[in-house]
Amino acid sequence: MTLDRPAPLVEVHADAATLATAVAGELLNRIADSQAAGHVPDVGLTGGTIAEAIHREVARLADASGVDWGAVQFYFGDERFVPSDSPDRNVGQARAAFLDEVGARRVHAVPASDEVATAEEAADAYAATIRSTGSGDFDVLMLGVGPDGHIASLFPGHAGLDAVDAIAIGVHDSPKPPPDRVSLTFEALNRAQAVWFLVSGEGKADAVRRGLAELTPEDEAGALRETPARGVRGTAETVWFLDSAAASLL
Ligand SMILES: O=C(O)[C@H](O)[C@@H](O)[C@H](O)[C@H](O)COP(=O)(O)O
Repeated sequence: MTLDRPAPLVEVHADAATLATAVAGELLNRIADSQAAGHVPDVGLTGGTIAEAIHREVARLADASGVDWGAVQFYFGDERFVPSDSPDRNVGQARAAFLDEVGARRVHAVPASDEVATAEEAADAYAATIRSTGSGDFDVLMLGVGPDGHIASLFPGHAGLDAVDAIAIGVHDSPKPPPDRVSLTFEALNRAQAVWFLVSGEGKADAVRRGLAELTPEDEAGALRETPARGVRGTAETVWFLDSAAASLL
């Protein structure tokens, strides 16, 4: 499903701090350029450690960016199905790191476990939000990558990898706590125009190696079950933003 798309590009930075600054700057430029062309860009955010560092850099660089924070929409590639005030919520972390500070007004959160009864209900409601508020073709979709090659909440060997005809799904027994989550599906993730993988640290080097290994039609199905990051490419662009430690096996 992604072999006919532009091949992934790789951009390596010395360390996590310079990686975060570079991605934050590129994101602000993309948003500003999209707005200058008269669009309201849709941006997909991710949870995770390097994403947090990037978010804080966005806040630091925002004033000089010229971005109109009322004319950009934010979504999440996945979310933890926990109470809305839980520190585990990706939206809460993103709000604290930059969304509230810059005054982002169009933030589309996945319903929390104190708002709907099940992760499946949250997934259905979130899918309806995506359909009603945006194109679903994210201008930029950022994805952290786990040491096992997971992206969003699509984990190796899990049933969610096989979801079809769905924008978002409920995920249970996640190997990364908390266990209950909501995730966009491969179908939804692959509608993005630009997919940016954000990867930092030695512990991710093997996942990066596997994620960037040559995709052949024969192994596409099997390979992405083992390393879900292999299953996502942007329609126009895919970039692996790495620090040197994460790139050390390339
Ligand atoms: O909700 C989540 O947990 C994230 O969306 C998840 O996909 C994360 O991006 C990766 O696990 C990388 O996380 P780290 O950068 O903290 O390793």
